[in-house]
Amino acid sequence: MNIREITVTPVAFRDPPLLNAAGVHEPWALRTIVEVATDEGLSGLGETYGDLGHLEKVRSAASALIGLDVHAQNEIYSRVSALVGDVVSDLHGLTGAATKEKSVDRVYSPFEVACLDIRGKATGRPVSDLLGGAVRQAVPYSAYLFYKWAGHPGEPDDRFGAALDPEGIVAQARLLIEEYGFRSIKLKGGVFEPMREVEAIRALREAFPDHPLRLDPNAVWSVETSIEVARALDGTLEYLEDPTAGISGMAAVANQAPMPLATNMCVVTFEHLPPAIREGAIGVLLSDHHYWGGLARSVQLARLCETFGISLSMHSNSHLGISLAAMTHLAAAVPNVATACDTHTPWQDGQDVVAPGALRFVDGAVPVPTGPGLGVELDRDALAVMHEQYLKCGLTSRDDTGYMRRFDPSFVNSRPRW
Ligand SMILES: O=C([O-])C(=O)C[C@H](O)[C@@H](O)C(=O)[O-]
Repeated sequence: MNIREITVTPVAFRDPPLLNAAGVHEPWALRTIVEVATDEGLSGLGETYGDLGHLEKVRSAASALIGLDVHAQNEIYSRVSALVGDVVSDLHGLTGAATKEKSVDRVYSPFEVACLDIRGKATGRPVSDLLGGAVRQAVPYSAYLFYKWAGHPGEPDDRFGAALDPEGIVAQARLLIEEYGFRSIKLKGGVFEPMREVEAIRALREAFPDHPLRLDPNAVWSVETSIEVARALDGTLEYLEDPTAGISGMAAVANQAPMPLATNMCVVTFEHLPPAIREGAIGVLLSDHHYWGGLARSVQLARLCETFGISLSMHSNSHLGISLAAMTHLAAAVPNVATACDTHTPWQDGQDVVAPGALRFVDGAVPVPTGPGLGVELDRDALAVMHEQYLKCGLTSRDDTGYMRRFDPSFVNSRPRW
């Protein structure tokens, strides 16, 4: 079954004023939707980042894949690699911090997901079956809390309002837990002075005594500050995520911290595993198929993590339903995803390119779709609206961050901030 046509559509959707170490989300989050059509009339969906540099690479890779068999994943990977190279480089776009990425893995991923969607449709099996079979019927996600401004000046506020202190953070958690049933909580930190964020975690612990808690400052703390925070939160956190930058920095913190450290920033390609394991830098790896080279490679990653005693969970960025479906199939098929995964879905506020109904949250978990492929269908009207938003949102080559947001580049050059 050969690839006849690939359509690559950039989209923009509203992103609320969530704060992170790099600045603030809003007004738009950008994504790229990939549709692969075959000569036998089946088509499949993939989703990836929307920053301009990436979009151009995805477009050029798409044209090089026409005519290939959807089962020929090795050949598809080689073609992408020949085009975009195997470079591991710094990526500043998502958090402002220097996260590494491997270009071929990042570009290959949406094509691999779309081909798996097609192969699932062709065989009448869900993608989780193609990855080894679901070991769970539903995938738990965590309530992803953000410090947040009130709505954009001149626009109506969303139902969450502002969250700039422990009370606001607890109120936000209550709303998310009431609506989605989440049983774990993650707070995006790195925004305020670290002890102020410790206070927010303590307030969450008091309000939700049974929910595992995580804190993620996106590597803006020094080693010393990280150890101080880790000690202050002894007994309170399930894990501390990316407190400081780099494998050696993380190892220095891990050596003193009473809880495991997690990362989606310093171990982001297979080449990073040996030094991280040698130095004992991490206890939890937050995988992400968007930059680990797709779903099958993420299953390989899970095996390696199991071998070396590293737990697995999953990272997310602002994403839509195609990615949520892919993440859910992957987490369903990986036995050692031990804790609830991250998702930005609640912050989409219902905006999506997939038809409603296929994915829902029940008690904080998404039931794994059981139909053929990913189990989601494109809503073409919604896709057209979001593409129009992309064309009008004013993106220029200077805004190559994947978010249309107030972004302070000086943060990038002034790490650690505390
Ligand atoms: O470190 C992380 O969890 C992320 O990179 C997730 C997002 O980019 C998060 O920082 C955000 O949405 O602002």
